[in-house]
Amino acid sequence: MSAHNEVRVYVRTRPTAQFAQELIEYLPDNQTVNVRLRKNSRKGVLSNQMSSWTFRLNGVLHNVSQEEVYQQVAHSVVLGALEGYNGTVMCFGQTGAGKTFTMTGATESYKQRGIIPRAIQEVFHEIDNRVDHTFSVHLSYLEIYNETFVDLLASVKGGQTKHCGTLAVVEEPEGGVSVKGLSLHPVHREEEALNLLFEGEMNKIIGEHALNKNSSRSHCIFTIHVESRSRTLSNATYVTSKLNLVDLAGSERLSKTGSEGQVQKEALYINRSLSFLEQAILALADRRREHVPFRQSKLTHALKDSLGGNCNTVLVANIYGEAAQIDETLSTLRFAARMKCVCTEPSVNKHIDPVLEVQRLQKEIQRLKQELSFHNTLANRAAVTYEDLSETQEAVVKSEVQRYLAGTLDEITIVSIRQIQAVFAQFKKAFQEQEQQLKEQKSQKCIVVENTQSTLSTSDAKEPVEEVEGENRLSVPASTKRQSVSPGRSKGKKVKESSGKNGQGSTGPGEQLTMMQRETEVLVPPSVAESKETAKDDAKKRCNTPPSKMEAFEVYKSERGCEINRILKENKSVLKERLAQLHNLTGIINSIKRDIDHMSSELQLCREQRQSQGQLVSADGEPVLDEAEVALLIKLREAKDQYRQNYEELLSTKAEVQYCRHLVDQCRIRLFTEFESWYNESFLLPDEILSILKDGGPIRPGLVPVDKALALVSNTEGDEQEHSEPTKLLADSPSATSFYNAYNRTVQRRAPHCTVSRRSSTGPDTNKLKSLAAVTQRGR
Ligand SMILES: Nc1ncnc2c1ncn2[C@@H]1O[C@H](COP(=O)(O)OP(=O)(O)OP(=O)(O)O)[C@@H](O)[C@H]1O
Repeated sequence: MSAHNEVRVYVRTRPTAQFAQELIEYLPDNQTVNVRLRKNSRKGVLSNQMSSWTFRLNGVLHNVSQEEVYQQVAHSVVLGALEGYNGTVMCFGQTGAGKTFTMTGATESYKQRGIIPRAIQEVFHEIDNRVDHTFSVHLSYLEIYNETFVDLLASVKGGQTKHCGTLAVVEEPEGGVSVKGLSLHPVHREEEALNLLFEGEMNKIIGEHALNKNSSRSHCIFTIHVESRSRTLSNATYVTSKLNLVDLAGSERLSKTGSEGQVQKEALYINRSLSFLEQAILALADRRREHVPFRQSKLTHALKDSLGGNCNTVLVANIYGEAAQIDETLSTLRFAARMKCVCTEPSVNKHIDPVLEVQRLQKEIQRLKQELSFHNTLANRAAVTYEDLSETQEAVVKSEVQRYLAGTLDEITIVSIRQIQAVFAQFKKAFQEQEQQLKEQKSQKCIVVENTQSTLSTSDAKEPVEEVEGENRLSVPASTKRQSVSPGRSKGKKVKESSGKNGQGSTGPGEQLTMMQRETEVLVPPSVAESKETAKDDAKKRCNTPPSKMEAFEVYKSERGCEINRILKENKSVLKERLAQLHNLTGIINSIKRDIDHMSSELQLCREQRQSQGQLVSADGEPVLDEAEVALLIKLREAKDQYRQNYEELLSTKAEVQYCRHLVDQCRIRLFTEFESWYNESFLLPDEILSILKDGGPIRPGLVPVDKALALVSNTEGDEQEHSEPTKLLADSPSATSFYNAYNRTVQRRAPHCTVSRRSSTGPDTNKLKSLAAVTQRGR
């Protein structure tokens, strides 16, 4: 099928003994029709002048069998539908001209069956022949009667309806149209489909008039919906198509049909909708027209994608070739000629099955990952992984970002895209937390300023402390926050102050904090001898199926990591103590502040009373205060002193809390990192790799990530191979060394368990490569 198609148009004549040969002439090319008409004959004026018209169509079907009509008109469209092209075959013409005969044929005679039953037969015949595809076929049968949609198969059980409610045309996202609420019936055999066709025929509305005893009073669209998938190709694409077989109602001259009542009303609807169809065809045929009035009638709207879409469209113009019908014949041929100018753009309706597409993409990702690993290995970046970060790695990234923001880390080393993403995520989180904190501080400051203005005199006003975020966190206004010193620098002084204040002597929290810091700094990696001993013990634990990380972590905390775990616990308990202290101080400060507020308002009251009673002034011009007022002023000053002292202590405690948090975080990261390495060493790394991590070597057992350790072994083996049997391995192409090395390493990294068994093999290197390839295949 070409990409740009003109609508194919055929003319078919209803057989008659009075065929008007003098008016209608079919040329021998079987494509040209000449029509001659005496001028003014319509007005009853006699004239010898003739008007003539020539119509060139795709074919003339005069005195031809139903089979020939099918072959010429519909055969290629039906085959196209099985390939995924939409197709439309439509019969147009005056009433009684043989449209229904062409489309459905005589339902009682097999030989006289029309296009629809023949199309059904061909569809199932082709399906049986095309064994490399699976097909599913559904049928629908729509009638448009007096501008109303009717489902001719609504009474048949087993239909599927996507939407309930009244039938209506809906525009599909891809540009096509469908009728919402129309039932679709799955069919598996020709017979099933014919049953439905005949059932629909029974439901059609038929009327009688002078020109046709069984005149269709409606437009009918019989649609075969086909879906096809390849059995041989396992790709996710499949094709669908719609084959619309349309039997239009015939145009009628009421004077000729003599219709009355209901039949007359129907004729008016029919003529109106056919005139809209003509308008749509006129617009479609005129390439300069941008707008085509499809929505003017139900018929044009329902046929939108059949007339001007991606469809193979064929029109059969049925004419009744008697002289009395020459006007209708002429107008039918004019319509046909216009229709021939309409172009469609047939294209296959390809779709992608989402489930299969996801599977295909997953395979593609896997393949790309393998390729990436090759390249990384070639570029000496074997340690880079593309898996999701583990919890420990996430924790490390978090700590790095925090240290970077605090200024204690100069750079964050970039390792992989995932790590970059994790770093950005942490920055975002930190930013959002800061923003939230600032907002809260701002709102609190506003409240505090209001309170302060009403209770304290401006000169003595001190920014108060408000409790936020539960009991363990304090928020101080931005101006005072700046005064807090970084934990590292302030710890000595603050520890002293805090121990003195709490009267805890030499074993006070200040000293505890110093001890704790010392212990953290002492956390150096264990000696090589120690590691060797513990590695031996740990090796005993190695078994075929490693325990879950949760279980292993519990064991680790009680054995190998008990020391760091103990320090972590101590740090946590000191942190808890400091938080409690902070909470206590906040309570005290807030209570003093309430007292200050209360005394300030009392003072204000005294002043107002004094002024209302007449102000007493001393010789120096100073106002004279009464006793109660003086006592209040003294108390207020004491309270403010107390406030300041506690506030300073609070700042110092807050700094300690921050420092304790920092230590707890450090211990926790250390514990996780040590555990991760211990786990790898104890359960994942094979014995031969552990033996490479020898005493005195640069690599300490227990802190080597599993992928690095495996790469290390493969390097060693690679060296051996290169020195012992280089020509054997790469006799054909010595320049492929890097490639094979990279390949080996990649396979080893992708399938570490298989690598272990491969290494114990003593077979020749070529066999090793083969077994590696097999491993890769299985991995896929
Ligand atoms: N090619 C033909 N060979 C034999 N009989 C025909 C042919 N064309 C039409 N007829 C007969 O003419 C009569 C009218 O045909 P048909 O009902 O198909 O017309 P129609 O165009 O569908 O009319 P309407 O628009 O009123 O429904 C029928 O009895 C039909 O059998």
